[in-house]
Amino acid sequence: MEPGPPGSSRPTEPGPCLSSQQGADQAASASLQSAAGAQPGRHSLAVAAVLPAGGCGERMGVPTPKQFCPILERPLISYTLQALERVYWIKDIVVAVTGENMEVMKSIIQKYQHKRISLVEAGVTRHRSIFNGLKALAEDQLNCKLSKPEIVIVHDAVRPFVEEDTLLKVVTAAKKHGAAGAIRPLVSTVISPSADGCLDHSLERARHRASEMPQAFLFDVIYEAYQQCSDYDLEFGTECLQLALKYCCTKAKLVEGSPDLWKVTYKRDLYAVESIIKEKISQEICVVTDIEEDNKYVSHLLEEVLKSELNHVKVTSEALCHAGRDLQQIILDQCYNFVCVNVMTSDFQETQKLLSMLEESNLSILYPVVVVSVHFLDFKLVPPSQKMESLMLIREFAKEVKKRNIWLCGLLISYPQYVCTQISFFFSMDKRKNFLYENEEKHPLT
Ligand SMILES: Nc1ccn([C@@H]2O[C@H](COP(=O)(O)OP(=O)(O)OP(=O)(O)O)[C@@H](O)[C@H]2O)c(=O)n1
Ligand SMILES: O=P(O)(O)OC[C@@H](O)[C@@H](O)[C@@H](O)CO
Repeated sequence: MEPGPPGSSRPTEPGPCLSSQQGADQAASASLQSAAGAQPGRHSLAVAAVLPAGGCGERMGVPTPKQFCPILERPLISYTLQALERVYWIKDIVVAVTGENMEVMKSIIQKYQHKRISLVEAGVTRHRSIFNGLKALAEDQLNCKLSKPEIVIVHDAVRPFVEEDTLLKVVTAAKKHGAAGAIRPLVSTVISPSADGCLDHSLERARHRASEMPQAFLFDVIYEAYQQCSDYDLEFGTECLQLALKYCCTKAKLVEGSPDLWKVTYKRDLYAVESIIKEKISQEICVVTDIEEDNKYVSHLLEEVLKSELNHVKVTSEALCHAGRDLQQIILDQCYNFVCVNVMTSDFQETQKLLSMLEESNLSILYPVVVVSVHFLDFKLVPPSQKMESLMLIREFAKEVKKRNIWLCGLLISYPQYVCTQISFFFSMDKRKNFLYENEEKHPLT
């Protein structure tokens, strides 16, 4: 299976472009073409992005600059790059990082297979970092493989949840107005303190908005603004839209953004990002069985139980013996959670077959993949302790696949005929936890 490059175009969800998504991409392309005023057959807008990523994250209060802080063992900036890479009509992505972080950034690009990325040296302020990115695009530098775009997107590297439709809106608005930026309603009221530290006045919250990212500009407008920019503004400014207004008399069009556009600034924001990502990759479970298609009773039963227990989670089931297009497509569709039900075999061959498919797909490069290997045992035939020992092999096996971001655990369901069910659940990752609990009901699987 062709590994899905991390940046394949698919807004909001990770992974390669799907046939249904291609339709949306074509719609986006049509929108860009109309925004460009392009005649049929002519190319659409040339769009590039500049990502300032040269800060030290002082407010985060940790030694690692926040753009490199891990979320599910992957640096925050990689999620932002993935979000932009999914948008196929962004031709180049220029990232401004400090010299000391250049090698770290290069290793992230290599490990997560990011494409279309160019690196420039960051400046001592955010505006200077953005300016350095613009210079790289302006063909000011020798041997630079970048070309000057018509439209440039500016997006903070610490805003991972940017979606294609928001990018399309700001780019389309920038083509028409010269500049555009995402905004969000204010959560707190803005007040102005007096010199003695008391309230001077408060602003009417409903009449004001928070300026967020992404922003987009006609390249010539924002590049001219930065070239004219005073040292004071370069040093202390925080608003690119203001530079376009002040130095190029260009009034930016304001575009309502989605709630997830917020900037990661404080430590609590990292926990919020992790929760959102976990929620995104937990939307689907695939039950894979080692039995023939015609008696998939077990998997359908498990599928129904999971559907009833887990609201809003899509549950599918496939027979591993037919490890053809259907299962391949489920993997390509970015399912990250698999329950491998071993009814006919008591060893790991079938689970290993699934794991091989997952490793070939490169699915786990971007997000952890969870595989639960389920095994059944009639303990009248084989005492659980003997079976448990053989299953403990899974621990070594799991340590191996964990290196490739696949989290494997095992579930042994041992049962006599029609009496009771013991479910021994063991973790096979780096620590073994073995607990048994009795369930007096007749196990539905017997
Ligand atoms: N000299 C700088 C400062 C900031 N940034 C980038 O601008 C974005 C938004 O800035 P901010 O949230 O202020 O980041 P930091 O400056 O790192 O945060 P702090 O102010 O808490 O130090 C971040 O992606 C940051 O890496 C940059 O490229 N160059
Ligand atoms: O870097 P700071 O945290 O000071 O501010 C950055 C933000 O101001 C900026 O990302 C948006 O407000 C849009 O300009």
